[in-house]
Amino acid sequence: TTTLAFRFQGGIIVCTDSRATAGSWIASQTVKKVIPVSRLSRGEDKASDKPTPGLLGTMAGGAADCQYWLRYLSQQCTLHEIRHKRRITVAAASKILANLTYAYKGYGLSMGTMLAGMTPQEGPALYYIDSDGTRLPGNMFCVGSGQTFAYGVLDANYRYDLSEKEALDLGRRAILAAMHRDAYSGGFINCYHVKEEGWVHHGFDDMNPIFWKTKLDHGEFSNVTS
Ligand SMILES: CC1=C(C(=O)N[C@H](C)C(=O)N[C@@H](Cc2c[nH]c3ccccc23)C(=O)N[C@@H](CC2CCCCC2)C(=O)[C@H](C)CO)Cc2ccccc21
Repeated sequence: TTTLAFRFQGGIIVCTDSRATAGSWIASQTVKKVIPVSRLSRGEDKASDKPTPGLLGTMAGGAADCQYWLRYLSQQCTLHEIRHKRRITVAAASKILANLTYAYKGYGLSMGTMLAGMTPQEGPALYYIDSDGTRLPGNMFCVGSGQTFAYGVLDANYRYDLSEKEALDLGRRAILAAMHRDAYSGGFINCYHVKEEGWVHHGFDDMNPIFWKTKLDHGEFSNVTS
């Protein structure tokens, strides 16, 4: 798995791959590793340009652990919104999950997640939470078996003042680098943009056409002979 998220002038970009593995077996190439945390997602979240209010969570590590505990978090966020009549902050949502993983520390959970959202109280907020009980606010995280490949691309090209298009292209290019080199990452590039009004899904695109287009248009991956 490769998941990444970074803050920039236009909000937060969240990108992941879509592969699930079982040892060296590829269990799936079409997994959704980004899920809306508040407001349990109802039906298909087709790529659209209308923002959906709420937070996004990313998943890396044990599939069952991630899917179960992020669904639990979503239910807790919905309860919070019912009790307090306002959307939960990213700080509070990430604290619910971090307190949970800390309580289970040593039990063998394996999760590396990020929570991304924009609230009036915080502006664009990004947190990393994992099964050790670590909870970190930050501007950029890459999580999963392909994280080091993604960091290489982001660290070399990131600027806070990227335009929305540049930021989306950078997120996709970082995931592409990881999918190319990490055997445990692959499938489709899943890309979201989180802004004031909520998150916008920017596509679930097959990496192959993007790889060859990048090679032809930008002359990259020149070590690969077609
Ligand atoms: C290991 C395993 C199975 C298994 O656990 N598979 C599920 C899909 C799973 O959790 N896979 C993880 C990798 C993994 C397996 N066991 C683990 C124990 C601890 C930590 C990780 C793992 C995965 O794809 N993880 C994805 C993210 C997932 C994908 C599915 C949606 C939720 C997020 C990744 O992190 C990358 C593919 C790198 O592992 C099933 C199976 C059958 C026969 C023999 C072995 C197995």
